[in-house]
Amino acid sequence: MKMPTVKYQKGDTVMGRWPGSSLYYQVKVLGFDSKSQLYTVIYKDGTELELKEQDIKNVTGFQTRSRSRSRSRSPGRRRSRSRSPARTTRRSSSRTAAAVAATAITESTQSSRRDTRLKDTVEVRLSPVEQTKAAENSSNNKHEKKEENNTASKVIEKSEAKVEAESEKNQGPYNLRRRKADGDAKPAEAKPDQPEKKAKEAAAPSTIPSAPLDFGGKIGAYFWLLFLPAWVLFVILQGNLTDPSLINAPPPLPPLDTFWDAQALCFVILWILFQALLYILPVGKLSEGMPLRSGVRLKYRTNGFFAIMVSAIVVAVAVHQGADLTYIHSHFLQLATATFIISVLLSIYLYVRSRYAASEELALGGNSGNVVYDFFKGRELNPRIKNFDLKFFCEMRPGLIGWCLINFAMALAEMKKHNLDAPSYAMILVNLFQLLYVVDGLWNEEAILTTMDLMHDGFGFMLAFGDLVWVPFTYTLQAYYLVLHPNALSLPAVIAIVTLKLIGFYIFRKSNSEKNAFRRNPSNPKLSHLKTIPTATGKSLLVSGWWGVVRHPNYLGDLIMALAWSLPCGFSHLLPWYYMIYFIILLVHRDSRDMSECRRKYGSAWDEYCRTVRYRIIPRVY
Ligand SMILES: NC(=O)c1ccc[n+]([C@@H]2O[C@H](COP(=O)([O-])OP(=O)(O)OC[C@H]3O[C@@H](n4cnc5c(N)ncnc54)[C@H](OP(=O)(O)O)[C@@H]3O)[C@@H](O)[C@H]2O)c1
Ligand SMILES: CC(C)=CCC[C@@H](C)[C@H]1CC[C@H]2C3=C(CC[C@]12C)[C@@]1(C)CC[C@H](O)C(C)(C)[C@@H]1CC3
Repeated sequence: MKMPTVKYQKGDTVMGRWPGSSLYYQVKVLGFDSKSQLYTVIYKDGTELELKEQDIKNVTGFQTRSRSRSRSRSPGRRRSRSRSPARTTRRSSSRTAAAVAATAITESTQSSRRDTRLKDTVEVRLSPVEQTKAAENSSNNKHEKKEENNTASKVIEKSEAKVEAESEKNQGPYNLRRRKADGDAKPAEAKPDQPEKKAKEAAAPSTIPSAPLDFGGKIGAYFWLLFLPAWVLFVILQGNLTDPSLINAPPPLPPLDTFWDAQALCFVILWILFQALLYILPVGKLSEGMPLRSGVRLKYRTNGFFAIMVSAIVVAVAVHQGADLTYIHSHFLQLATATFIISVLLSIYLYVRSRYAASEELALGGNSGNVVYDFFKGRELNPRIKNFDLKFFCEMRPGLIGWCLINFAMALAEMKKHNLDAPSYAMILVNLFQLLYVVDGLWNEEAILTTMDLMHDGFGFMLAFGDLVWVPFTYTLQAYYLVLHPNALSLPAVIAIVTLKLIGFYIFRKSNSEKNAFRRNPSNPKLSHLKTIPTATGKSLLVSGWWGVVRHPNYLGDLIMALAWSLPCGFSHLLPWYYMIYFIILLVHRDSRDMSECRRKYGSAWDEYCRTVRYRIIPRVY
C-alpha cells in the first residue's frame, strides 16, 4: 500500500487503542486508507484492526500498566478467577482474534448497557500499557477522552445492532479482520459460469479454513457410511422380534427382494414433493438467517407450523376416506429402503454441485480434499435451488413431519393388532410427547437458524441421511416397539412421566429461546438483566440466565425429554432405550464439537466463559 502524507507511516510502531476500552497496545502500522481515513494496524498476536487517527498514539508517554491495579479496579474481577494473563496465554492453545479482546463480564441494565460495557473491560491478554499522567492531562488528551467515548460507543452500537454482518463486511469505524492463522488458505474454486468471481477468487486466496477432521477423520467417514444404514436396518429388524434386545445378535438378513417395494418408493417421493410444495407456498414469515462469512443473510420461509397443520388435515381426510396407514408399519423396512435410496441420490447431487460452488459457499468442515470424508460431512453450507434451501427443508420438513405421521400410523397399527378401541397409554404418551417436540420445533422454526447444523455444517450424506432416514425411522422406534410389545402403565406412572417431560420441555424451550432471542437482538430489553462476555468477533456470550447454569442447558432439557420418551416402554428391552443411549452419545459429541468451534471463534473469551460456567450439560455432574 502506498502511504500518502499522513501522521503515521507504514511500518511505524505506535500504540493503538483496543476498541471499546481505554487500553493501548503496541501495534505496527500496515497502511492507511485515505477514503475511510482509517489506519490498518497489526497487534503483536497477529490481529488486524482498522483504527482512527485519534486512537493511535506515539509510544512515548506510555508506561507499562501494573496488572494488579488494572484488575482490582475492574468490577468484572469480582466474578472471575484465574486472571493471570501469563497463565491464560499458556492455557489457551487456539487463540483467535478473540485472544486479544478485552474479556469482560458485563452486567447490562436497560438504560446503561453501553456505558457498563465500557467501564467493565477487565482483562487483556497482551501487555497493556497506559498513558502517563502528563500525557493524560494534555489538552490533546482531553479531546481524546471525549472522542474515545464516541468511537467506543460506535463499536458497541455496531456489535449490538448489526453485529456479525458488519464486522465481517468491514464497514464500521473499527474493523476486526479474520486472523490469517484462522485456517489454511485453500485454492479457490469458482463456478464456471461466473468468470468474474473466479478471477476475483484466483487473485485473492480463499479465506475458507479447513476445520480439523471430525467423526474419526477419513477412516471414520468410511465407517459411518456403512455403519449408519446398517444400524437402521438392524433396529428395524430387531423391532419385529419377540425379544428385541439391542445386545442380541443381529437377526438373519431377509431375502434381498423384501427390501424393495416400488409403491413404497412412490409414497416416499410423493411425501417429499408434498412437503416441498408446502414449503414453497408464499405463506408464513420470511426469516433471516445468521450472517454468513460474506456478511449476507439468507432468507428462509419459516412456515413449518403451517406445513404440519396442512399435513395433519390431509392425513385425517385420507384416513377418513379409507386410507390404511397401517401400511407404514407393515412396510417399514421397504419405506426405509426407499428413503435411503433417495438420501444417497441427494448426497451425490450435493457433492457434485459442491464441486462447482465458490469457496465462500463452503462450510468450514467437509473440505478435506478426501472425497469420501467430504461426501459424508458435506461441503456446501447452504445449497439452494433458487430460493429453495435444501438443508433447511430436509432438516425441518419431510423427516420431522414424517416422524409424527409414522408414530400416528404405529398407534393405528397397535389398535388393529390388539383389537383396541384406543391406543394404549404408553402409545398415547409417546405420540403426544414427540408430537409436542416436533410441533414446538416447527412453531419456533426460526430458532433452527442459530443452531450448529444450519450455521456451520455442510450439507452432505450425514445430514441428508440423518434428516430423511435416521430421524423418521429410528426416532419412531418407541412407537414401533409398542405395536408388538405393549406396556401397561399405572396412572401414577403416567403422571410422573408427564411431569418429567414437562420439566425437560420447559428447560429446552426456555434456554433455546433465550439464546435465539439474544443472537437475533443482543440489545433486546427483555434480556438486559443478563450478564454477557464480549468477544472480539463483535458477538457476546451469555454468562447468566440459562446459559450461566451449564454450557448447554438446551441439551439438558432435551435429554430429560428423551428419558420421558423411553420410560413409557418399560424396562423389558433395550430397544426403546436406544434413543436415550444414542442421544447421550450424540449430544456429548456435539458439545465437544461445539466447544472446539467456539474456542476457535472466541479464543480467550470462550475460555473465560468455560471458567465461569464450569459444567457442560448436567450441573455438578458433567
Ligand atoms: N433431537 C435431536 O436429534 C437433536 C439433535 C441435536 C440437537 N438437538 C437440539 O437442537 C438444539 C440446537 O442444538 P445445537 O447442537 O445446534 O446447539 P446450540 O446449543 O443450539 O448451538 C450452539 C451455538 O450456540 C452459541 N452459543 C454457545 N454458548 C453460548 C452462550 N453462552 N451465549 C450465546 N450463544 C452461545 C454458539 O454459536 P454462536 O456463538 O456462533 O452463535 C454455539 O456454537 C438443541 O436444543 C439440541 O438439544 C436435537
Ligand atoms: C446420522 C446421524 C447419526 C446424525 C445426524 C444428526 C441429525 C439427525 C440431527 C442433527 C441435528 C438434529 C436436530 C433435530 C433433528 C435431528 C437432527 C437433524 C431437530 C430438527 C429436531 C426438532 C427440534 O425441535 C430441533 C431443535 C429443531 C432439532 C434441531 C437439531
